[in-house]
Amino acid sequence: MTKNTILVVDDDLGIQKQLKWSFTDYDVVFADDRASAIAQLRRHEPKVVTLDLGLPPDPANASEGLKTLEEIIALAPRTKVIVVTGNNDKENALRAIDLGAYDFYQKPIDSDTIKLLVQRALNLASLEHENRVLAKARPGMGRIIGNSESIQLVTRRAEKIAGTDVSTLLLGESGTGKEVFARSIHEHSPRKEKPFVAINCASIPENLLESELFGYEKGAFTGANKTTLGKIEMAHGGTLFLDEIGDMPIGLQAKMLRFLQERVIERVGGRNEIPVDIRVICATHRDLQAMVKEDSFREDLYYRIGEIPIFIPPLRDREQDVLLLARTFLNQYREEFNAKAKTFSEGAIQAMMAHKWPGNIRELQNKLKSAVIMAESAVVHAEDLGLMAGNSEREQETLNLREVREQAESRAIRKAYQAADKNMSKTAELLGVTRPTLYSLIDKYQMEDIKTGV
Ligand SMILES: Nc1ncnc2c1ncn2[C@@H]1O[C@H](COP(=O)(O)OP(=O)(O)OP(=O)(O)O)[C@@H](O)[C@H]1O
Repeated sequence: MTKNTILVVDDDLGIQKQLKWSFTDYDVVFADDRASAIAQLRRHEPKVVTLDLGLPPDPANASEGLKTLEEIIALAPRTKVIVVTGNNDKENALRAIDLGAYDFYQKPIDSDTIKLLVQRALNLASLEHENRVLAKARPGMGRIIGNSESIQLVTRRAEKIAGTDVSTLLLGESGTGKEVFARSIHEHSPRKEKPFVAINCASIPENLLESELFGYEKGAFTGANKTTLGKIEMAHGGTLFLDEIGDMPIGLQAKMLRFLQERVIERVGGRNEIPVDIRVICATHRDLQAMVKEDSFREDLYYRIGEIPIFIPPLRDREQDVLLLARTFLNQYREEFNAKAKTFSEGAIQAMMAHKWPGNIRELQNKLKSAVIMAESAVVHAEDLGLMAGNSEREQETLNLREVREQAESRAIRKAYQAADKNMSKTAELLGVTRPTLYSLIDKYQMEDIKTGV
């Protein structure tokens, strides 16, 4: 495997040496002023740069460093730049974040901590890169952000059925992205130039749902002043997305089934059979099989709509997707609200990874939106997100070596646990420790989710 290249911009030879020894896992290239930094950037295109803000000709002042940062961001905006500032120079650190730096680090340099920061930045850079490559390869599915194995499997499944007309049933908890998937399937299908019409069966009163779906003729009922098309007809040629199909009243289920079998509709109060050509995608967070058993959902309709079911995984089962999505939403809301928030503290990242996200992506969006609007500085902390930073989680500024090590340990455990598919023996093996040691570490760091096997 080729090593990642990182660029260290620092005019202190001692520090260059120290970092060279710290970053043995990477190809390290150096620069000692603005011009050489830019030359190295062009030549090596590093994903991560560490940049000392105190550069010649005026090393006591951060201005040359900030200028260098601006040039790097203008030339290669995706580069993750970690700025290194003088002790207690928080003001310039925040200015740098404001200009687009990924993170900051205050001197004196501690090898373990900076290694962690670089590792995290590289990890994020490759997650983002992978996601861009995947999105490019699947134009219609591009709106689905996520690299995790579980979401990729589902995306491939969706992609395969997109070109066909089979009825698809999207299953998954609320906020997992069922509607996003439905739209992506439509956009990836031969029907993409035709309408995509969505209707939520749970949000329309029972007595109105029929005319919403099938339309009505003038005079069909009091108030029916003119003939009106229903959603089914509006979707002609395209795709109809029936969200919360489990909430469709049983009487209407019969009429829906008839339409799906015969592909003709009759408007309410109408006598003519009108042929309609649509593809139907349904979604629900309910357990339709259980509803079939207790007779609240028709079995024949269940089989008709669910020729191919797709289960969208909850966010907590999507590995590091939460970080990728969080970054995307942070950037999006920052622009939308012209806000200050630019990056996450270490504590915020740990807290997001540990949180179970019962409301899934929608919950993540809500938490981020309020954090971005409320944030007073460029760095979003766990508390801004309404999440508690746990005992093993600390905020950015801590340089305490013991805490840094503990944090690295807990992160490695989480990574190994995911890589080992939640198998404890394999996790222990990957980490090079015995099972009892692993259990005691899990206890020490209070990793409840791993303890209970969630
Ligand atoms: N993979 C994704 N990438 C980016 N944004 C996403 C993704 N999946 C979902 N979202 C966003 O998350 C929010 C919830 O998605 P969506 O409405 O599709 O979920 P849902 O499962 O249909 O929810 P519900 O069952 O509550 O209707 C939306 O704002 C959507 O834009």
